[in-house]
Amino acid sequence: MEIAVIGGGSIGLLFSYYLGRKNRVTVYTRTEGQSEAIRANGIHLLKKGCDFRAGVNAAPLEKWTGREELTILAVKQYQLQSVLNSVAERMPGDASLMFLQNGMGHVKWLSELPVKNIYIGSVEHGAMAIGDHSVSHNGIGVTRVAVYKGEAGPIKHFTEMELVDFPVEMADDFRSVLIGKLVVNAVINPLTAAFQVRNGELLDNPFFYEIFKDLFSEVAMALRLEDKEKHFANIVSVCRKTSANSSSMLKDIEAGRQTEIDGILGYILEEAEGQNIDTPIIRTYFRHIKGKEFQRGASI
Ligand SMILES: NC(=O)C1=CN([C@@H]2O[C@H](COP(=O)(O)OP(=O)(O)OC[C@H]3O[C@@H](n4cnc5c(N)ncnc54)[C@H](OP(=O)(O)O)[C@@H]3O)[C@@H](O)[C@H]2O)C=CC1
Ligand SMILES: CC(C)(CO)C(=O)C(=O)O
Repeated sequence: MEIAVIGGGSIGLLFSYYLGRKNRVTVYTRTEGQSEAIRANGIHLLKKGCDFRAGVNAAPLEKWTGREELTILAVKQYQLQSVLNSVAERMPGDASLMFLQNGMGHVKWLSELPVKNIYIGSVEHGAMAIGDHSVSHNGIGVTRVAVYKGEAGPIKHFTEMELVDFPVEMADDFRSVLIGKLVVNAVINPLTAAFQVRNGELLDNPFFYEIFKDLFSEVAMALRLEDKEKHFANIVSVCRKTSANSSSMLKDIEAGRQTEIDGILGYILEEAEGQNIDTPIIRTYFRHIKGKEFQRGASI
């Protein structure tokens, strides 16, 4: 299968490495320099002390034409609009796009995209890009994919690939895929970024764990979660599996970049306000992260 991956960051390189083992993958990067490095070296995956390599193609985003059978968008949520704007004129009507972003903020834009197939994916791996063409696979998790619009055909292949350490599951309902992941990110990401700890420490430090539970209770109330125990067990399991990982929000804060807080706690705050539910813990951590972005001069 021919697959395009837009964005050569942590998740873009991780997906390109695994998919590149059984497919023809092209990574579309922001710079020609990164494309050259990927073409010359392939993608190196660092896992459990070993260094694995997969050969893939790469080109700057200006070269994307949408001719691949599937295009995976692996940029941050706040980078999506500008990527979509820059490829809008080249977007073939029969394109198949898969969105892997955390949070829910981008979902409202998808219905307006004039393409045949749109898929939503939620990623529970922990990954960190190291330089232009290497990525460290810090936590192995499941990728869940669901149809947002169109046919399931182009992503069926995904679930059938059976790549070691890269499990993919097909889900029926994209909303439950996104909500499941939103709940995970709403608890793990802001707390790890606020306390500046790796994911596992939220469970191992009994004081942080109390806050973890309190924040989850408010998130569950604001989103009116039906199966609270199942969601809670899932957050704990993701936290455990990615215990050595620094969450993407912590990495953003450390690098002085904008975070995805608006599409995560910002979205949940709006949901709560719409129902007149007071959520002081969510509000506090939302402001805490916005304050950190402000302090470090990230664009807000
Ligand atoms: N990292 C993780 O462990 C996890 C991440 N996620 C989610 O996956 C998504 C991607 O995150 P992640 O990979 O960590 O983010 P990164 O910041 O590591 O990667 C984003 C990549 O997109 C590239 N990019 C941005 N704008 C453009 C553009 N206009 N043209 C081409 N490339 C562009 C960036 O390039 P440049 O650096 O040159 O700007 C960067 O390489 C996020 O929504 C995140 O929440 C989900 C689960 C785990
Ligand atoms: C799964 C988890 C929590 C891994 O760190 C993540 O999605 C993130 O960091 O954004």
